Amino acid sequence: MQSNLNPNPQNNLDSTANSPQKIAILGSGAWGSALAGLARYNGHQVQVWSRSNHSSLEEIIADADLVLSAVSMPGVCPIATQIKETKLKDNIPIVTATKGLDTETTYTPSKIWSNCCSDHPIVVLSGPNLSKEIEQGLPATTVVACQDMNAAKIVQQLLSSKRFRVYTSPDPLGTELGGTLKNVIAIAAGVCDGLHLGTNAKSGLLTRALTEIIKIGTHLGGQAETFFGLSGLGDMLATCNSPLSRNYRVGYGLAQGKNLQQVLSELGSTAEGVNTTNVLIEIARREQMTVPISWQVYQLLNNKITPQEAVEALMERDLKPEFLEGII
Ligand SMILES: NC(=O)c1ccc[n+]([C@@H]2O[C@H](COP(=O)([O-])OP(=O)(O)OC[C@H]3O[C@@H](n4cnc5c(N)ncnc54)[C@H](O)[C@@H]3O)[C@@H](O)[C@H]2O)c1
Ligand SMILES: O=P(O)(O)OC[C@H](O)CO
Repeated sequence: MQSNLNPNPQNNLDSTANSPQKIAILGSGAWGSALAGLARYNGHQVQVWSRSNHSSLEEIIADADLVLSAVSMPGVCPIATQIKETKLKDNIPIVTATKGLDTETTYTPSKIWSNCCSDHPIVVLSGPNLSKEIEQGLPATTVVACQDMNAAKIVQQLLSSKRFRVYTSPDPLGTELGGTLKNVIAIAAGVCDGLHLGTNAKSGLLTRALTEIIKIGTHLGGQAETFFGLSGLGDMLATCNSPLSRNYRVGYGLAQGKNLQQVLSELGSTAEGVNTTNVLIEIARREQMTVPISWQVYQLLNNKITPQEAVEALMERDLKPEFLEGII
């Protein structure tokens, strides 16, 4: 499954490091548009597809050297299924940049893409990447992860620039789960700040949340060290500390006494953490895992408790050692 692109060109980070390629970006929302900007900055020929534009998906991907999907979770399964029936160039990498879980199957986006396009390497792109900062040209880092390291290196070379430093990883599942699960925690962090609980509380919340993410993420097959990297801790710090994060704003709004519908309609954009929380609790029930912070977020989103009651519930849990054997 070798791609024709060279994974090891000279390590030159100006925008001519790689010969221009044709890149098809699926999704013209905040993230698709920011990624299109990064690809154009590197001189690539970029075509963006969205369900509302006039070109067909087939036309846009037909001669692409790379397909990069940045649609929100509800779009992944229908689009991957459509692409399954479409002719792509042989062996080109498909990059998935969605951070969510499928409601029907509980699958991650990369699993859906792998099931539909098994002849292509599936590369996960995830990291601390608030799109508004990237649109402003501020420096950012990310991870591209694939079991086929050749494919990860190709994507690294295509997208790296002076403003976007791309690392490779051999752990696509861990990379993807870090970016997905932190959205649940970002809602909790927004609640914490919205209630003005202070820096001690926020530090405690994020540290315990990392343990919770590692517990679930490794149980589902991710590698522990991945969750300490950019796509895990790195993305959690970005998302849990920035009002640019939509998930953080959901929690902040709930803490101000707004209801979920009101918060989401004011947001007018995707907050994957809401759906991810519901799917995560389904997974936790199935796997018989305790996920205390995510459980409180679930109760809050489903209108079972108030933000204050969620805090009390977490503070009054049974006392125990910080680290239980076998978790980290
Ligand atoms: N915005 C960011 O800062 C950012 C950064 C990294 C990752 N992400 C992730 O990228 C994904 C997209 O986020 P966004 O910020 O671009 O959201 P957005 O709401 O701005 O855009 C969502 C895009 O998905 C498309 N879409 C949704 N459902 C679809 C369907 N059924 N069929 C076809 N297309 C569909 C929409 O048309 C739109 O183009 C999310 O999973 C998000 O977590 C976002
Ligand atoms: O706006 P959010 O909360 O979807 O966060 C965006 C990115 O995931 C940050 O890396």
